[in-house]
Amino acid sequence: MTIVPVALGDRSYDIRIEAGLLGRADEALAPFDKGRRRVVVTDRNLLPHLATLQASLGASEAIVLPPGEGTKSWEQLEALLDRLLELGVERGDHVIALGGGVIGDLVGFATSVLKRGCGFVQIPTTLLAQVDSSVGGKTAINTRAGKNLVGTFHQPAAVLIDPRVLDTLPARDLRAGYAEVVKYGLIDDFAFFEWCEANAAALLAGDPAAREHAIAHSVAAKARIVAADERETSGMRALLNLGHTFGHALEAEAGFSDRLLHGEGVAAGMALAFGFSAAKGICPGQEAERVAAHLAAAGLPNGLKAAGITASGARLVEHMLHDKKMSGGALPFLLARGIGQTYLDRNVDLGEVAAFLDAQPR
Ligand SMILES: NC(=O)c1ccc[n+]([C@@H]2O[C@H](COP(=O)([O-])OP(=O)(O)OC[C@H]3O[C@@H](n4cnc5c(N)ncnc54)[C@H](O)[C@@H]3O)[C@@H](O)[C@H]2O)c1
Ligand SMILES: O=C(O)C(=O)C[C@@H](O)[C@H](O)[C@H](O)COP(=O)(O)O
Ligand SMILES: [Zn+2]
Repeated sequence: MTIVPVALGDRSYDIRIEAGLLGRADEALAPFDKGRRRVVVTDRNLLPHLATLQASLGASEAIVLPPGEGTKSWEQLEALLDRLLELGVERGDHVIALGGGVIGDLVGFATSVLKRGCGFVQIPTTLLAQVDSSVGGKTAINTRAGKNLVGTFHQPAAVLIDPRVLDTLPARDLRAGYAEVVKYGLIDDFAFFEWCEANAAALLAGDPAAREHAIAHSVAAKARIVAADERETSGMRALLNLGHTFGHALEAEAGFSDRLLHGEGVAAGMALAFGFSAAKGICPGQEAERVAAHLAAAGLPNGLKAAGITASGARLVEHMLHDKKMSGGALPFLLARGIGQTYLDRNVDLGEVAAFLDAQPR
């Protein structure tokens, strides 16, 4: 068993990683929820894992939502809040998010506003959620204007990670989650990027040791960054947005649908961020090519063409103007001086970004 603490003063919590933990959730939750009521929220693809969890918890109510990015919506938020109110959930109760980043982001948001804030626990079931979205307290839904534009910071009371649940995850979702794993190497950890190059194939083939190392290393990296800058005010947490300004624009262009999963958009976005850095002469060209080659080897899109996006640079930049990092009319960008050397550049000319995107193969 591995425990990674997230140090946030009175909002601190532990991330517990252990094969088979889902079936022992009752024992894992008992120390801090002190017998309060538990309501599980999940999606339709997770019914077998819901059964395992419920067997451990004893009789606990469950709310089952439709799967997919479309569930991060006003309609589903309203329906979930109404249901939690009907069930009489109290502030001290724990709503358990059993699922991927979609369920985690929606349940996190709903519990942050339900009765002005009630407890929630993350039990992430995708690689993406186990290495990224279940940690750090960002919650959100998508709106007509774009990705994650309405949300809150609301930390979970605990994160329980059972790597074995990934055995049932479709290969495409596993690969998409891998994009957020390799992101930690690209941000500030060259040695981890080298580990990824050597171990991605084993990880994606389901090797338990590679899987557990990737999860533990990733959440430790995220916990360190979140503890230093919980609300993305110093520029530190913004590093976790590497590839996301491009990626969210591609996701918007794909209509937040399974045409392009979040992790796939991030993979293409990271390749574009490195490609743009290289085009500006900030990053050596071979390093940008090395990043693109690794993403392709992992079965991920590494540019507009591979992501199936044909929109013009101007149109993609239009989407970017909704980015939450916008400040004083300018958009800071995550660029890289090399692999493991990402930084926030506040002087990027959006015309240059549009021209760079127009020059990319379609
Ligand atoms: N809050 C954050 O910090 C943060 C970080 C990264 C991503 N996100 C958000 O996370 C979302 C993407 O999350 P995701 O990639 O987990 O997608 P997801 O939640 O849509 O899950 C992907 C698919 O896998 C299915 N699934 C989940 N676990 C399964 C399992 N164990 N076995 C079989 N099927 C399973 C789901 O039903 C779904 O169809 C995006 O909305 C993104 O914006 C949030
Ligand atoms: O936790 C963070 O901070 C991140 O940026 C992690 C990202 O992987 C995640 O996709 C996040 O939701 C993006 O944040 P946003 O603020 O751009 O919505
Ligand atoms: Zn992300």
